[in-house]
Amino acid sequence: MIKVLVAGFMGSMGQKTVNMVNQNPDFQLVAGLNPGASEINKAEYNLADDVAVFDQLSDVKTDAEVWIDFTIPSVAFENVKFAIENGIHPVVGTSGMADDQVDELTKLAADKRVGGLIAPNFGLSAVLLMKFATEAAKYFPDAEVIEMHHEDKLDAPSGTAISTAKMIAAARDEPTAPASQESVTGARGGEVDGVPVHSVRLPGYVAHEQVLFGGPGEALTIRQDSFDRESFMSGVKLAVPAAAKAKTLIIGLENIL
Ligand SMILES: NC(=O)C1=CN([C@@H]2O[C@H](COP(=O)(O)OP(=O)(O)OC[C@H]3O[C@@H](n4cnc5c(N)ncnc54)[C@H](OP(=O)(O)O)[C@@H]3O)[C@@H](O)[C@H]2O)C=CC1
Ligand SMILES: O=C(O)C1=N[C@H](C(=O)O)C[C@H](O)C1
Repeated sequence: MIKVLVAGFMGSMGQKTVNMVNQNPDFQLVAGLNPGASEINKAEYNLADDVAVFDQLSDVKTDAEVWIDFTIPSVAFENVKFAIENGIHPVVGTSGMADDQVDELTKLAADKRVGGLIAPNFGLSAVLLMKFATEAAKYFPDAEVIEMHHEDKLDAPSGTAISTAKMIAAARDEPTAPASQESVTGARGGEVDGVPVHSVRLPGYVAHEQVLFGGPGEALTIRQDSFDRESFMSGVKLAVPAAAKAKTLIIGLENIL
């Protein structure tokens, strides 16, 4: 039985995670962290009476072994640092952490021998999209990423789009330099390692990504769609036992599949 804390348990992903943990006989939900947690009726958030809830990081006292984090970009680093320093193995879905923060956490995890997993995307379709895009980039160096998300998403571009662009950049030869100039700022999107990335935020969308490759007289488009946040839960379920025994910080779900 692996004891689990869910940070951000009152949010969309947090609630999916609470339900996944409750339904899994190998996991036990022992704690939750979210601003306002002490004011809630626990049953409304699918928590048993004995689950400890905390409003802020400095209040957390727990015997949890795994810390699942689906919070907001500005707090994820401090949360994960706290978890590792307290011997709790992190499973991190929260996007928006900077590269130097991930590097610092990787070093801390190795020093403390408290490993875990950070995954830009826990959905199988997105993991496969990144794999296929990396392969295609060897043959089609000219590529652009378009990601589409719900209107409440705080960060842009998405963590998945950043990872996809980095993987494409690492796998490809020199791309063709595009000739176009922007007459409207932002028209060509942002750039991650030289790969243009475009972020769409619209009601009705959940989480979607397309990679467009162009070559002489032909094009290849790879697309994935998460229509429901349930699509991330099989990845989180796999990550919990993997994180619990990890001695280093693993980046990317593909490295435990
Ligand atoms: N890796 C993956 O596969 C996926 C990653 N994500 C990422 O997960 C994150 C959460 O997404 P989502 O659930 O949709 O967002 P939500 O806004 O629905 O949930 C975020 C939750 O975190 C809470 N929160 C804010 N500050 C803190 C804090 N200091 N400590 C603990 N909890 C806090 C929020 O509370 P309040 O509302 O009171 O601020 C809210 O309940 C995002 O970064 C998103 O990009 C999402 C889907 C899949
Ligand atoms: O905010 C979301 O919803 C998602 N965030 C992650 C990201 O930034 O890539 C994963 C997925 O796209 C859903």
